[in-house]
Amino acid sequence: MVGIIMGSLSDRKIMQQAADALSELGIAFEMEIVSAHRTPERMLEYASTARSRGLQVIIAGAGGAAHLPGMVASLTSLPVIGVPVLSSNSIDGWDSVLSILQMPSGVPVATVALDGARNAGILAAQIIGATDPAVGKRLDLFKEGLKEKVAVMNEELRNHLGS
Ligand SMILES: Nc1c(C(=O)O)ncn1[C@@H]1O[C@H](COP(=O)(O)O)[C@@H](O)[C@H]1O
Repeated sequence: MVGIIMGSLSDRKIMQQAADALSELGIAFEMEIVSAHRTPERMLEYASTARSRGLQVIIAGAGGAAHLPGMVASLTSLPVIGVPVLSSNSIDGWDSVLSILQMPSGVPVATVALDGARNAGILAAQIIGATDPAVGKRLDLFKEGLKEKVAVMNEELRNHLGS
């Protein structure tokens, strides 16, 4: 249902967080290494067959000169979420962010924060949940969980201030 791709195995630790979020929300995904620079033919094949293979959203993570998300977005009309990765060849992360963020008009990539793969997974679920009531319900429960966590934090803060 969701395709997670990344430019290198070195992105895996970050991109796993997107997979974990999708697993928590009960959404199927596939994970693969595809690089615009190193495997351009593979990228073309992946993006141009994504819809016919049943994918609904693509999450693409890359670092440095991060052209993968934008190039994939140019090849498919599926929504693409870009994850800028702070990689070993990245100067300070801004290169990855700006490579993904500053897309030309007509070819959007929904860019999350630097290393923000978890949010990419949640956003992919929200895109699917817009039309899938079962996923929407799981997301509502997830949001309730966030509120409960803040309530617990406030409880801890009060205990700390009181002691
Ligand atoms: N930005 C891209 C693309 C691409 O955009 O096609 N392919 C690989 N990379 C990135 O290069 C970084 C270093 O990769 P290596 O660790 O393999 O040298 C990774 O963060 C990868 O996403």
